[in-house]
Amino acid sequence: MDSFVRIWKSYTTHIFLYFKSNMADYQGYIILFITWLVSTIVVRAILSRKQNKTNRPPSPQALPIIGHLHLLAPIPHQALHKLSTRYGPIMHLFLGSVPCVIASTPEAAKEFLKTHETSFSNRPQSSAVDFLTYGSQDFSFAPYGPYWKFMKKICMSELLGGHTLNQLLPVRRQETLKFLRLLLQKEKAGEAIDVGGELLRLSNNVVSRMIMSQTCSEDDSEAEEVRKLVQDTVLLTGKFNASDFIWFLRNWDLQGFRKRLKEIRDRFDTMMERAIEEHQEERKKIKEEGSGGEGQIKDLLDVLLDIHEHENSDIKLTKENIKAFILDIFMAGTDTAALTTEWTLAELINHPHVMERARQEIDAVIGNGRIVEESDLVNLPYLQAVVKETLRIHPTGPLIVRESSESCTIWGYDIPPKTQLFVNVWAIGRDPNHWEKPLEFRPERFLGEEGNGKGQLDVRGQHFHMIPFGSGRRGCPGTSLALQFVQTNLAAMIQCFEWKVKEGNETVDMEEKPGLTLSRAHPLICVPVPRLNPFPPM
Ligand code: HEM
Repeated sequence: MDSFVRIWKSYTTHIFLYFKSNMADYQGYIILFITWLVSTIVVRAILSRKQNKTNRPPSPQALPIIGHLHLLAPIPHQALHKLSTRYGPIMHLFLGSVPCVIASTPEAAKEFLKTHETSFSNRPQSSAVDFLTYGSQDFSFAPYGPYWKFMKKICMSELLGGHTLNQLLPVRRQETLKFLRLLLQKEKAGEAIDVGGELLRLSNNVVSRMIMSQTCSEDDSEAEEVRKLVQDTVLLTGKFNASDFIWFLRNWDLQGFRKRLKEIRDRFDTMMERAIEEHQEERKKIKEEGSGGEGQIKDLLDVLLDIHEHENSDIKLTKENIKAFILDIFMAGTDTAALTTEWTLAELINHPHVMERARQEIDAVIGNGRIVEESDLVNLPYLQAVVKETLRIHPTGPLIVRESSESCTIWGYDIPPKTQLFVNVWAIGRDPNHWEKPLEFRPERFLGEEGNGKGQLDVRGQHFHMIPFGSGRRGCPGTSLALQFVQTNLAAMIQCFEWKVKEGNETVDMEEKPGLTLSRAHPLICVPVPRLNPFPPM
């Protein structure tokens, strides 16, 4: 078999060389191309027949070249859910030439993410992410190993751990108040607001200030620039790129991705260079004054620059590592939290009795003399249940994506190394074997009032019935920040305003659109009507 593959490879190389030197001979080119394609398909079919002798999970019939790609339209997590009802909780697919395994129930997810966690602690690379992160120099896509562990430690001790989150509470509070003020202004001007757009602005400002102090949010044009960058990046990385899946297109860029990626990375690079320069100037000033910067809270960029400049650091951080890490946090942390808040408000508008109960709880605990704060959240169990119910039905990371680093056997099925894993979080939250009337929005199911054992269910990856933040060592490090952000801002929005949708519409539609994160197909446009003025005259 090996010598057969060697001969075919040399044949392929010769055809390409011939093609290169005879570009003008189109007819010859077409004949040669078809010969090459057919021979290649035959060789791959022979090889895959050999591979099929291993015990792979059930799989639908694949097409040549594209495998099962055509079955994922229009929205991959929905299409995979439908397929799993036919082929079972563990399925095998080929996306183009890439082998994949799909886990669609809590039991299957636990097998991959807990029992076989060590084999599935890597993430697959894509050409877009590789390019944007300066050749995969980031954290979210770094293979599990010493570099990832080092960055995870920094992430938890300097950005997303309890101590830093407490220190940065005033930043989040200021941004929430700024957001509420903006809602009031819009209402006074008689303007409707795009709820998702404004929430994205808010989450972006919070994350920018945590990472780089004021740098990105000081003036509106800079904040706008970061927001646009995050949006463009999420959009482009969520698009299907044929060269990631169709092996003979690997080095071709038929969809013109590279140009757009380069434009985004150049914009990001300019912004980061400017931020680094400003930070370095400030650090120099502090050194010269000899004040040591006492009393100042370091932002993440300062911490990363400390490590970059430290001669004896365990791991040497390059400037590219720093930039790529910051891009990761923007990408993972801003869109997801804003979208979750938007989906929750949409559900509340469609379920007025739930909105009323949440509001009564807030009024009873906080009264109408002040605005709800993060420290009130422990006393708002119904509000917490409302957010959990949203994360169950609308998980903003609908598919957890990992890759196997070694071969393993799960439920008797052979999973080879370099197999992509998709855990369908969206399907798990709607599994009728675990959730009574799964499509109904009923926060009460999390209050222990129904005797269903879901009262104590937490969302941090211990209970596989609901894993909106993933699970295990590669689970989401931003869970605490995300929950604080969503719950506090949602509570303030329903404490201070009634939410009216366009005249004539009592409800809002809940259609999804395709993408890396779970977005609404139609923006949520509302008029906020004040019910409590959060800024009474002094
Ligand atoms: C509601 C909001 C959020 C949701 C639903 C969410 C969900 C997720 C999910 C499903 C994963 C993959 C987990 C896995 O593979 O097991 C993840 C990873 C990650 N999230 Fe979040 N996330 C949210 C907010 C945040 C925030 C606010 C940040 C930071 C500011 C953040 C930073 C990250 C990072 C850095 C990773 C990659 C971790 C790694 O590869 O080790 N996320 N998130």
